[in-house]
Amino acid sequence: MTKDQWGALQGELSDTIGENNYKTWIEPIDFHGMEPGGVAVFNVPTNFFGSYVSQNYGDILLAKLSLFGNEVRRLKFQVANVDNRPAQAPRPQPTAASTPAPQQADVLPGAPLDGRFTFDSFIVGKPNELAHAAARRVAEGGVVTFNPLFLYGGVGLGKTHLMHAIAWELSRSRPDLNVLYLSAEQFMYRFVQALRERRMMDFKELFRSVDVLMVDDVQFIAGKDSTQEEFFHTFNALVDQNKQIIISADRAPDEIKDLENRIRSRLQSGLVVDLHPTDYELRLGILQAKLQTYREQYPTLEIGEGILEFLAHRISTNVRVLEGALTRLFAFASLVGQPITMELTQDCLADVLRASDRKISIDEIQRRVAEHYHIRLSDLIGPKRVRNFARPRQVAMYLCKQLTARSLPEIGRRFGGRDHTTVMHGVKRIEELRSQDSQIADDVELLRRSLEA
Ligand SMILES: Nc1ncnc2c1ncn2[C@@H]1O[C@H](COP(=O)(O)OP(=O)(O)OP(=O)(O)O)[C@@H](O)[C@H]1O
Repeated sequence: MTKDQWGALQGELSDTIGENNYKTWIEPIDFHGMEPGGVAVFNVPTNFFGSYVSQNYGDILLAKLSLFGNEVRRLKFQVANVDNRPAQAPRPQPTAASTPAPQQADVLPGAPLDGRFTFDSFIVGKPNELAHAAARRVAEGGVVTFNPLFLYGGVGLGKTHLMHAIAWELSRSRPDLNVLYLSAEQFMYRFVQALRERRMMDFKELFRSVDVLMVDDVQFIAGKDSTQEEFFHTFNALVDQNKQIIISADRAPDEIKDLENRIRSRLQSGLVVDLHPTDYELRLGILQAKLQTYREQYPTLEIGEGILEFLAHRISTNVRVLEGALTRLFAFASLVGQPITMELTQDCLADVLRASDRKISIDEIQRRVAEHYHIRLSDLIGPKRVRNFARPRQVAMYLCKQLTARSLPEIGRRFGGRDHTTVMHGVKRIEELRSQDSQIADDVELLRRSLEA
């Protein structure tokens, strides 16, 4: 590609991404030239600027550049000489004061990284300490000791946060590494696009040239055969080269349905760590950290004693909901110009608090199921395998899986220390029976309704 071609392309980019984005992000960058291996080099005002353009517009740029043939395979952003910089480089959004400016000069286009999701802002507690320690280890970028790192846990428990934190940390400390973060959905999208455009070689080369690959929400590729196939090959090629892979999912590898066995076993072959549901201390820690940032944003706003503790007690669904509640509370209090009292909190967050009230616990499910089948709770949980106890036990396990965010191992623990495979078997059995046995189907439905009421 030549400078003239780049000039011609700029007008088109403005149409594609909108004039404002174009003026802010594309106009200030300068095509520097080509490097061997199909690398198009651009001068950018700052490292962060390059990273932002790469993460947000890299795909579009590559697609447009491919109009000039297969010559451009990768993008490289380098900080221009001071003389070349525009007088005022725009600040990328979103950023946080503590966001480390990534130093990477050679970045592969992936999904945008959230500037707030760093290790600094990640609060560590019992439920996530192992996942955090593993993420930290990987972020050191040293010798690959476990591959892949598989992080899993329920909604909003910090999987994406940890992955972004690894990416930020690596881009700061190991700018020589090519780090690629994307969701499994984006992986599929790119794969399909490459197929359509007959650019599979480029696709393969791109993915095989990364040093660290992070794929978020891998459960998405379950049931999508050709994407799984390609993912498997990418995975193997990188592992063979001893390149680090980090995967996240909303459940453990053996709980992801419609995943090929060879992929499942590959995913299990490294370190599998579970982000447990939050406990009170972790929730309080997260709220206290958030409060610090709100104090800066709303310096005059007062918050009453015990409010954070109240929220940490009452909102135990997930961290996203917890953060959202605090955000709403501060916004509301500042709008009405009142201090945050208990009364205002209950008023402002009535819906969130009500929703949390309805949270169903394993204890409650066990109690209701035992009542329903007229058996003792100790028999429901205990070791006896007679049918009269085993079937209700399976129903209870099934309901725990459906109605709570608990993982299979945890459910197993709460049923007299049973193994998670026993729980999985029980859940499957009830799933099957529901379509064959109307009595079971009715029981399950009745119990579900009464628990959710
Ligand atoms: N330990 C933590 N410390 C600080 N913030 C946290 C922590 N855990 C989660 N969060 C925050 O909670 C929100 C949700 O986290 P995140 O998006 O990482 O969840 P997730 O596990 O990827 O969920 P999903 O399955 O919905 O994608 C984010 O704003 C994140 O910063």
